[in-house]
Amino acid sequence: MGKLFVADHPLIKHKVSIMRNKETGPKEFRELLNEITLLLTYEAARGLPTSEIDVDTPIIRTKGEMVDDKKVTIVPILRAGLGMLDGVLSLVPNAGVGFLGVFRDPESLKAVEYYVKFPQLTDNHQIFVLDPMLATGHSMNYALDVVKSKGGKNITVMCLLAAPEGIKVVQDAHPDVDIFIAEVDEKLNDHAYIIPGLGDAGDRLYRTK
Ligand SMILES: O=P(O)(O)OC[C@H]1O[C@H](OP(=O)(O)OP(=O)(O)O)[C@H](O)[C@@H]1O
Ligand SMILES: O=c1cc[nH]c(=O)[nH]1
Ligand SMILES: [Mg+2]
Repeated sequence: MGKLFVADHPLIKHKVSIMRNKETGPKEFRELLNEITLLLTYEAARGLPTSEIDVDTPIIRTKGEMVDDKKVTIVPILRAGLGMLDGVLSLVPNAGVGFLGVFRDPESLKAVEYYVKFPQLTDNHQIFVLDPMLATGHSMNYALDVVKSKGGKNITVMCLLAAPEGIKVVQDAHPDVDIFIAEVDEKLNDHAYIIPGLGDAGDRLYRTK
């Protein structure tokens, strides 16, 4: 089974509490999502491979380690995943980005694809799939199927909030994938919204409601 990491950190709880507040507008919501993504990336990137290099300090030659960020691919699930893209890119700036447009059909709760544009993936790529909300898990499972169909192998999911039901659905379908979450919420409501949650992340980022 892949790793399941829940940040459960006071700084993240503080920021998530402001994001949950329905009075928080898109500017602050975006800024907080970016800040939390930076903190989560610090943990999610812990397993990135490094290669040794020689470094000449002003005093002596020593060994250093470098991440080959060209072997990292970030996959934000549109739209809401875009709110996490800059946070990851600011720490792995030469990563490739694969865009996947998927929305959740409100009746069937199935994922509906509308856009795919990926760079070439190879076996040794490290892939980070981003979506702030993991509710039923259908959108994430769809995204993971797409990433794997393009050859993706070492995959880490990064989410802000998740429902326990959604985590299980993803773990059952993709037991090889690591999952990093800022906070796990209580449950889903009758419309499959995360409770307590923060509403529709895409709408809150882009003021579409
Ligand atoms: O786990 P699930 O039940 O599939 O729900 C989660 C999905 O729902 C939201 O996207 P939405 O369909 O609202 O699209 P948007 O990002 O364009 O708002 C969210 O960003 C996830 O992609
Ligand atoms: O609570 C939820 C569930 C799905 N998508 C969201 O944006 N929020
Ligand atoms: Mg939405």
